[in-house]
Amino acid sequence: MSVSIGQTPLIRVVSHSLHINAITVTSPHSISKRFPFIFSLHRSTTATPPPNLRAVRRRSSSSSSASTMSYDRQLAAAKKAASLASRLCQKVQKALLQSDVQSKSDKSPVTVADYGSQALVSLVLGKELPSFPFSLVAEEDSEDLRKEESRETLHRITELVNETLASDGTIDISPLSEEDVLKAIDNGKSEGGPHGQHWVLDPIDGTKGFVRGDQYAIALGLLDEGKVVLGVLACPNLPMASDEKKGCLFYAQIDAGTYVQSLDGSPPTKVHVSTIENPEEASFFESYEAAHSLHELSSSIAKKLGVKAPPVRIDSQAKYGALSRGDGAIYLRFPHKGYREKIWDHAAGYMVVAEAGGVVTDAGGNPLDFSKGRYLDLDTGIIVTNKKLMPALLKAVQDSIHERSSSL
Ligand SMILES: Nc1ncnc2c1ncn2[C@@H]1O[C@H](COP(=O)(O)O)[C@@H](OP(=O)(O)O)[C@H]1O
Ligand SMILES: [Mg+2]
Ligand SMILES: [Mg+2]
Ligand SMILES: [Mg+2]
Repeated sequence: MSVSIGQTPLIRVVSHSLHINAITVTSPHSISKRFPFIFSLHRSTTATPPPNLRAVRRRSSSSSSASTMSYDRQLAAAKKAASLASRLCQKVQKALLQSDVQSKSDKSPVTVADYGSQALVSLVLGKELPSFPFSLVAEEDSEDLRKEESRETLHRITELVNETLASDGTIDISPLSEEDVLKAIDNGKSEGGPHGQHWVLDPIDGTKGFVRGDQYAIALGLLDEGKVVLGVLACPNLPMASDEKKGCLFYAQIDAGTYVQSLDGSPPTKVHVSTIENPEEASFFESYEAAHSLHELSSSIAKKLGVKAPPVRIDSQAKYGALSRGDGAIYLRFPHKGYREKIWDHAAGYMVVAEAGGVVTDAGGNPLDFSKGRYLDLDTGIIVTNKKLMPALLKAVQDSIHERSSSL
């Protein structure tokens, strides 16, 4: 079966589940209610974009007196970098060849687009912010790419990066060599930490979704003295709610709200998380990949809360973006035992949701601490919702975890 809007088939039924541009749910029930971001106007208000040079509060963990500081210049550079990277990724996803997929030592798929995106973001930030100290904590490194068997891949990545820069035309970098690209990728080796400013980059979050042709995100955050102060999420396959056009750019700066605009540059719209207070009306997001999050635990939490809708499974931090504009009310993430979450999988998404009025904590109700280096130190999992629903959600999470551990 397929359902179309215009020429674009949006839904196809795949083995008893609905598959909507990467979103799989378990039963064909009230599609328009469950996917407001595709089928109807979302709950956001149009607003003027934040003025340039607006002073925002900067919270410093090392000083009790808060100073005022704007991150407008970093935000503009981050938006430009993420938009360009998403152009590169879209090109690769369209023509994704099996040879573009490599296996890193941890066996996760990594594509030419992951490397190309990281190189581009690193180069664009450096070029746009020459007077700022540069430190980047990013997922990929060049070790595998420097091997003899990766010669062709490196050539392809260098070509893609050069083509993307040339297509933009505003960044004055003469054609880059393969070594320039390797160096740009390795600029992401910073350890982050509680002092100074550090960019935090996931060049493609949701690589598995990307390879499947589904959702993914380019996620870029900025830490200042251990706190996230801005976040940009480019989600090339997520439809803009109002007109079903695909390609969203979410961005947020501390104390300045969250905005979304289309990746091709529509005026920004201010967004807010869902105001639902009754869990029966809430829907929840979780990873598409069962290996990334315990689906049975989410389902027991949802049952306890009285959530009626089945889970919306979607790859990447597009979940945080969708939540920030009220597409769903809850995001549950419970990695299998022993998995350590990385800061680049959450920094940008956290900021986008927090500035849209949402709350992000670990399963113990503690705020996420991005100051500890490349990893997050967590109690069990990550939960996200609005302020009204959080107390009931936290109780359901803790009860379910307790029941699960006593039954193991
Ligand atoms: N076993 C595991 N448990 C939890 N998360 C995992 C995991 N293996 C990989 N991941 C992380 O899950 C991210 C994708 O999240 P999601 O499931 O929300 O799409 C991956 O990001 P990358 O795709 O950037 O590697 C990866 O960092
Ligand atoms: Mg990865
Ligand atoms: Mg990731
Ligand atoms: Mg990644």
